Amino acid sequence: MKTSFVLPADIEPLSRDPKATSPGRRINLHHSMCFGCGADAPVGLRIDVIAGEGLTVSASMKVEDWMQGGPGVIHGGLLSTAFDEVMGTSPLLLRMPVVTGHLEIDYAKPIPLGSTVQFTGEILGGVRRKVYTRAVAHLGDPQEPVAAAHGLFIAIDLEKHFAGYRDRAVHPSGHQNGA
Ligand SMILES: CCCCC/C=C\C/C=C\C/C=C\C/C=C\CCCC(=O)SCCNC(=O)CCNC(=O)[C@H](O)C(C)(C)COP(=O)(O)OP(=O)(O)OC[C@H]1O[C@@H](n2cnc3c(N)ncnc32)[C@H](O)[C@@H]1OP(=O)(O)O
Repeated sequence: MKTSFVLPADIEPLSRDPKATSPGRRINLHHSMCFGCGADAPVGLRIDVIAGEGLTVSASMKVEDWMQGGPGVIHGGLLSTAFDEVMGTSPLLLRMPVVTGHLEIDYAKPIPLGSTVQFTGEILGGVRRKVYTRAVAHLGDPQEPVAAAHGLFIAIDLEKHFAGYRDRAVHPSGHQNGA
C-alpha cells in the first residue's frame, strides 16, 4: 500500500514493559467514557484493543449503519478514529501514557457497512518522548489490506496534561466534576 510517511533516521527500538498486559488479553481502558474505547460512552466505537506478542496489538470493529459516510461505506474520519484508538493504546505495552501528535491514514479500498474491520498495530520505535506506530486494516484476508495508518504519539505526564480540563470531564452518571 502506498504511503508518504517517513520514519526518522534516529529512531530507536523500544521494549515491552515486563508488567504490560499479557498477549491475548484486553489492554485496560483509560476511562469508560472515552469515545474510542469506553463502554459507558453514549456514542462511541467501543473498540477493545488486545495485546499481542512483543509490541503488537490487534482489534476489530463491526461497521454499523451510523458509521456511514459515502452511500453504503464507512466514513473515512471514523476509520481514522479507530486507527487512532488502536495505535494510541499500543504505548500502554511500554506502560507509557501518550496523546496523539500526528496521524496519517492511507485509504486503499471502500469499506462496506456490515463488514468487520480487523486491525493489527505495532510500535516501530521511539525518539525521546515520541513513539512511532503503524497499523493495518483488512476485512478477513490480511493479504488484502483496505487501509493503513502511521501514528506519532507523545508521552505525557497524565496529571499535568489534563490538569486544566478535569473540571469539564463527563462521567457515567452524566454529571460533570463539581456539578
Ligand atoms: C482520547 C483521549 C486520550 C487521552 C489519553 C489519556 C490517557 C493516556 C493513557 C494511555 C493511552 C491509552 C489510550 C489512548 C487511546 C487512544 C488514543 C487517542 C489519543 C488522542 O486522541 S489524544 C487527543 C489528541 N491529541 C492532543 O490533544 C494532543 C495535543 N497536543 C499537545 O498537547 C502537545 O502538542 C503535545 C503534548 C503533543 C506535545 O507538547 P509538549 O510541549 O509536551 O512537547 P513538545 O512540543 O516539545 O513535543 C515533544 C516532541 O514531539 C514532537 N512533536 C510534537 N507534535 C508533533 C507533530 N504534530 N508532528 C511531529 N512531531 C511532533 C516535537 O517536535 C518534540 O520532538 P523532539 O523531541 O524531537 O524535539
